[in-house]
Amino acid sequence: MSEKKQMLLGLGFTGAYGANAKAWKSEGVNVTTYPDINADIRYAQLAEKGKFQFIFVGDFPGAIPDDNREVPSMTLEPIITATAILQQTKHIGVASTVHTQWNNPFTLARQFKGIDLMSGGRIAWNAVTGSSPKVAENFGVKLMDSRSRYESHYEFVETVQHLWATWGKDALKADKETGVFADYSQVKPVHISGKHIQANGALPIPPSPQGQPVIFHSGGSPNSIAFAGRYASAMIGEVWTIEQGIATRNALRQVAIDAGRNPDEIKFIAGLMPVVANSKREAIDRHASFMDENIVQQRAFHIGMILGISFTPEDLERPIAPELLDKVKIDRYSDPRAENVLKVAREGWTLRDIIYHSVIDYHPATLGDAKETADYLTEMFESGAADGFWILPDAYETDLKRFVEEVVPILQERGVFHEDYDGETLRENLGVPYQYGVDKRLS
Ligand SMILES: Cc1cc2nc3c(=O)[nH]c(=O)nc-3n(C[C@H](O)[C@H](O)[C@H](O)COP(=O)(O)O)c2cc1C
Repeated sequence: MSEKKQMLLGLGFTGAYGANAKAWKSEGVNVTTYPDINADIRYAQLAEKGKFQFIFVGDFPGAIPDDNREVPSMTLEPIITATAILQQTKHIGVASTVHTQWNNPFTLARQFKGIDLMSGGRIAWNAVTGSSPKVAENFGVKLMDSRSRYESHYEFVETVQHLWATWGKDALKADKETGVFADYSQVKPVHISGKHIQANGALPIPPSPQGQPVIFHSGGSPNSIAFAGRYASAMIGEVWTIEQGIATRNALRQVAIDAGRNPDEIKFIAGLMPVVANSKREAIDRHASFMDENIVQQRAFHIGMILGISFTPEDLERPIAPELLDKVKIDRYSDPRAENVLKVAREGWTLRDIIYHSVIDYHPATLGDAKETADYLTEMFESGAADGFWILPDAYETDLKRFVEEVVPILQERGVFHEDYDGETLRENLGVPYQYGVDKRLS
């Protein structure tokens, strides 16, 4: 194990064929794999080959795209996906999203604890409230206001953690000689009577090798940071600059300190959409093949808004005049992507190519050879802007392979990413402590 601090890597499972909604049309992708769990297993095994610590399975259940050229996002179902993957892998962990607003703590606690045992301690629960009114409708409920959402979220998560520890650490005896199967005096039912959550009962499942599942959270709002810094071991986020990453990570760490935790117990995971090719031009052209003309138009308009420039259709095919760029003012109220838009524009690309750089997207993108992506990750990590990254390849079949085969070895060579898994459990591989039950420091 290296003494040097090393980054974590996770694979974002946010689409059936890749992070890009157009991945299904891409060359090298077998279009018949929707919705085939064996394809997910294959991608997970590839990420494991690349020594990724985890897979993040996002979820907006039931959301249907507006555009009939797009595949519904997300996997079959996060718990089913995790179970199938963990049965067919040995080291990688899976962080699956389940919302607290319309699910039941007992069912969730039971499912995740069961998977944790089954996998030898490799599951995490990505605990989010659920913030989409459309998703709420699928469950026949109305979205709560933000304050109630988080109030009930805290109660839900604490109830789950209590349930995870109702079966005492040494309760299981299974002793044929004494005839004692279990010491039921060590099984302590929970009695929770919260404002939103009530629970009376016990979950008779012993600890897994990591004690209990890891808690993740995905988000970036002040509410998200306040929750994750207190309860989570990792926060899946989105940041566009080193400064934004440092500020988010520090805020998260400060919440952890205020709660009496060691700040190293919470890992900030930033997103990246890497496009690895033999050259920058090739990467730009590849990424462009995933972008319809209507997206190009929308993004041209968006870039115009950010820079305060109004573009004509002809402007798409020429660079933005340097005198116009010199007049652009960026301040703390600007879109966080503004700095990168300006940086790429100053390199002299046409407006179309600026758009193909994905300067306006869900996450930053790196386009070029493997070193370009490795440099970005190394710089972000070494500046303290993230503890790790969740990687969003356009198409899993092709782009993930290049990342694993070309970027990972560079990071390992530099000593900023591990050569192999250090531990057996997800907690060990994330570098967060064993936990069983609620964290005593938080009560
Ligand atoms: C990077 C990132 C990933 C997210 N993933 C999910 C997800 O998979 N499912 C979901 O329902 N919400 C997801 N969210 C939404 C957040 O959990 C959160 O609800 C949202 O950012 C709104 O903030 P609020 O809850 O404070 O209103 C994600 C947010 C971010 C920034």
